[in-house]
Amino acid sequence: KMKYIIGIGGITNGGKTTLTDRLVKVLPNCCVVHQDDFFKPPDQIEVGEDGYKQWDVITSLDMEAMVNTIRGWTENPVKFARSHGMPVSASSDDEDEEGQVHILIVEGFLLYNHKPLTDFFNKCYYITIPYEECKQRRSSRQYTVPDPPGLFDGHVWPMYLKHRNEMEDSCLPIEYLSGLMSKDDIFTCVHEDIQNTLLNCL
Ligand SMILES: Nc1ncnc2c1ncn2[C@@H]1O[C@H](COP(=O)(O)OP(=O)(O)O)[C@@H](O)[C@H]1O
Ligand SMILES: NC(=O)c1ccc[n+]([C@@H]2O[C@H](COP(=O)(O)O)[C@@H](O)[C@H]2O)c1
Repeated sequence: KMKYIIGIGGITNGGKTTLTDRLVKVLPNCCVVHQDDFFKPPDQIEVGEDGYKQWDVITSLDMEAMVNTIRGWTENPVKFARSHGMPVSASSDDEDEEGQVHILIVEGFLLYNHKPLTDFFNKCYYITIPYEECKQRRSSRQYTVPDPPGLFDGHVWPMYLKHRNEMEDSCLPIEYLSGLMSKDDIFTCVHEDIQNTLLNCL
């Protein structure tokens, strides 16, 4: 059984979820893990000297739980899909099935700054958009905890730059995508890339 784990990382509001939702619909036996589901509750988020809750740091996430969830998928993708209400093809019911591809997409804004997580990835994508576009898109987004005024310039953007620099220093093989391309173009580009890679592996 072949297993393939794809990271869809990138800047906040770059279009990670939009791309992931489309890929999940067309890729065979494909499950997804969203990093957003692993944010700690608001009362456990540290408050910085600037007075802002420090959401955009790795310690605001339960990374151990996220890693365990992904490990659960690697141990039994079919069981994982069933328990998460995701469709699996009929033939994959046979646990000994050979030549069957199982895909996991991991989507999130801080995927490539945590070694235990990066070790899982067979392929790393990273979506970026410029400052102005990011600030614009973020201003119309509603999170479970709404952004207080000034959070973007005071915390979100500086943390993005810091993590991006750390990621670049780590020398992971990352495929950069411009989030300024149309939703269709981003999807087509990544879908074709994944299909080519899978064909070469089979
Ligand atoms: N390629 C794109 N071009 C223009 N707007 C986009 C594009 N992709 C996503 N968006 C919009 O940007 C916002 C954030 O998209 P989303 O996929 O939720 O980003 P992320 O998961 O990276 O935070 C949404 O309003 C979405 O419709
Ligand atoms: N999901 C939540 O509980 C929550 C709460 C506060 C902020 N956020 C924001 O979510 C962002 C990451 O998610 P996106 O990549 O989808 O924008 C971070 O920049 C963080 O500031 C999320």
